[in-house]
Amino acid sequence: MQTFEQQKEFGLFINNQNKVTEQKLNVLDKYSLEPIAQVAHAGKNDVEEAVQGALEAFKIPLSPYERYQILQKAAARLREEQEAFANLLVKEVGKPINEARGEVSRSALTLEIAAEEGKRIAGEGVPIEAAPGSENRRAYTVRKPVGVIAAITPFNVPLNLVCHKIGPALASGNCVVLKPSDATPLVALKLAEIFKKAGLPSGRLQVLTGNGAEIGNWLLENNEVDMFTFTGSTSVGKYIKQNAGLRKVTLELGNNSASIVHHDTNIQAAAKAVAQKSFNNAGQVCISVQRVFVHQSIHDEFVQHLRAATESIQVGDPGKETTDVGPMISEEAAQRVEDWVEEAVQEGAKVQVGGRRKEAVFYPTVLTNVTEKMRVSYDEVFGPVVCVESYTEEEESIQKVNNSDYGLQAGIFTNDLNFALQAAEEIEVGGVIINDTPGYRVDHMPYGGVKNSGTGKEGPKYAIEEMTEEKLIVWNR
Ligand SMILES: NC(=O)C1=CN([C@@H]2O[C@H](COP(=O)(O)OP(=O)(O)OC[C@H]3O[C@@H](n4cnc5c(N)ncnc54)[C@H](O)[C@@H]3O)[C@@H](O)[C@H]2O)C=CC1
Ligand SMILES: O=C(O)[C@H](O)CS(=O)(=O)O
Repeated sequence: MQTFEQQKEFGLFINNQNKVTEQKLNVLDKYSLEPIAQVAHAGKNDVEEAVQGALEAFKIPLSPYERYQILQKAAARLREEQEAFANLLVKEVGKPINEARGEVSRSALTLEIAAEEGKRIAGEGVPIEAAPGSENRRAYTVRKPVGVIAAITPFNVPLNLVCHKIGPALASGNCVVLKPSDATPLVALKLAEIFKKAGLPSGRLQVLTGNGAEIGNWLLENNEVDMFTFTGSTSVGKYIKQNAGLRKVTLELGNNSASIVHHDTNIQAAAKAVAQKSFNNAGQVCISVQRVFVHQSIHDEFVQHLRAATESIQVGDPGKETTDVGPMISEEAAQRVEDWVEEAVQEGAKVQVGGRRKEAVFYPTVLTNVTEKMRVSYDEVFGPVVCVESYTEEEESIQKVNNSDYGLQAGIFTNDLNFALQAAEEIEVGGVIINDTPGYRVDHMPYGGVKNSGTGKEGPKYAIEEMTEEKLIVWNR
């Protein structure tokens, strides 16, 4: 029996079986750019078979405690196989090995949190008897799973962001048809095998690999799909929302995360934190620090510390323990970032460090003299680039942060409690991080944005609320 790592060809995961297809998709090692495996390319019939299998599975009861046990077993197996999963992330994403181990560890925690939250799903008592004429009635609500959930996920955190959808969906009694990114399908298929070994009944989790737009449309056309949960670009998210009809949709979309650095903070510590969260995962994180607004009195000192922190970053082979930043997801993605940086320089921006590319590697880049009219500032770079601008007044810094079509998370470094709480109140985002960067996230917190950053919240407790319907029951005694 071949191990997963020895396999070179993978089928669709439908009804706990592997189904090969004639058409196949190459999966590349993102550093060597060599093919490492082939996955199936789902057709319309495969999508229909997967949805039908999920629908049939949904009709077979699976108790909350059984769901809890399966999720806990899956989390435990994930921890046992941490190194194998981490090595797969190194190859599929180009994620440095230490960062990859961190993603596997967080993924197991996400499943464990979902398992626990699955035991706490409840409605509430409704004091309907308080209404005149309803003295003899009693009422309460219950939360019911929506049914078949289509989950579509991005390439950058392809294990934990899948767990953030599968975990709460299964915990709340739903069935999931997962479409992972066509750039990083293997880790999702490996996770599906973990769930099968953990005893997840056939059809509760289906994994379809192949072309996102094709599979997405076939899922949107299928009326047996009850909900869409999407993490990815704003453009695709808008398309899904526009075509989902009256079905539930949660969208975790793009961002151009901002950080305010005030004159009363520890400048070197802030610069180190900004460097870490501007360049981890090669900046391919939607809460990656992209815009930094520094008080004009400390601008030059901050830039000096940020340069030093950036220059100490080890760039190269993601398989090496010493590497901090590896390649981007593709040479095309790195080329795009290079073009945007060159455009900014032509418009007056100054490269303090970085600004160069080697194949799919784009070197961590700090830009100054940036304005909000430059694409590297107003659009989502989704790459290892951070833009520094200065401000004079506190209100001005808040206005600069809010001058964005996005609104996922923002950060502010200051010891001034009034300014911190004013910023927390006035910045238009889903989450404000005081004395750290917007890149802060732990897996049980509510996570989701406003404006073009999406709708709905993730974090197992909050995702479960999105993935269930509250039903009122009134009893006329
Ligand atoms: N808010 C959040 O939590 C996160 C947001 N993102 C966002 O994701 C983007 C980067 O990830 P990508 O994978 O490049 O995003 P993407 O939007 O290109 O693809 C995301 C997923 O959608 C699929 N897809 C593509 N076209 C589709 C269509 N027409 N219908 C249905 N599905 C389709 C893809 O195959 C993939 O599985 C960035 O914009 C980033 O901000 C990434 C991670 C987390
Ligand atoms: O937003 C993302 O890209 C990820 O959700 C950030 S994290 O979950 O990897 O912290």
